[in-house]
Amino acid sequence: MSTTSRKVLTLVIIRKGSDILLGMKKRGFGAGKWNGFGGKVEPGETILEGAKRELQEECHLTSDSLKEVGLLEFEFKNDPVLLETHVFTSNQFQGEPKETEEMNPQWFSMDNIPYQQMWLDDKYWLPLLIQGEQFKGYFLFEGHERILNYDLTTL
Ligand SMILES: Cc1cc(-c2ccco2)c2oc(N)nc2c1
Repeated sequence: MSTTSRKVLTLVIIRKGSDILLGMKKRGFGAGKWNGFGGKVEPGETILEGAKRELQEECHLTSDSLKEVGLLEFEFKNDPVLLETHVFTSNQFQGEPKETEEMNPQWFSMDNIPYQQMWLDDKYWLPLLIQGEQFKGYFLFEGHERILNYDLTTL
């Protein structure tokens, strides 16, 4: 019987008209991939507070209108930790995206999203976010470059 523990993560996708803001992860988990901004939720902060904090820390943007639009559960084969990832989005923000030690931010047109340099799950749920849907998904990875199975529903 595998004892699965959960780690709560956040993921923030900022939009501006027909563009979305992604960051190139420069080190650590997911390095070399474009992704939204996010990371671990710290003890004593809400998930929303954690999302806001990571956005500020990783690209110096502030948003007071982050809306949770998705819940993604990620597992890796033979790894007992389930990553419970809360996905937020907003098109209201203050500041200019700035490169940090963690992330190099860049605006992408929605019809030119670099899926080949992103986590393999993104091509399934990011189009739903862009269409304004809410979604819940589960992805079982084997390593970082293979999805063994997944399910994804719109809510
Ligand atoms: C396994 C996994 C983890 C993450 C993640 C979220 C926050 C930090 O890492 C992902 O982000 C995306 N887009 N796919 C992901 C798959």
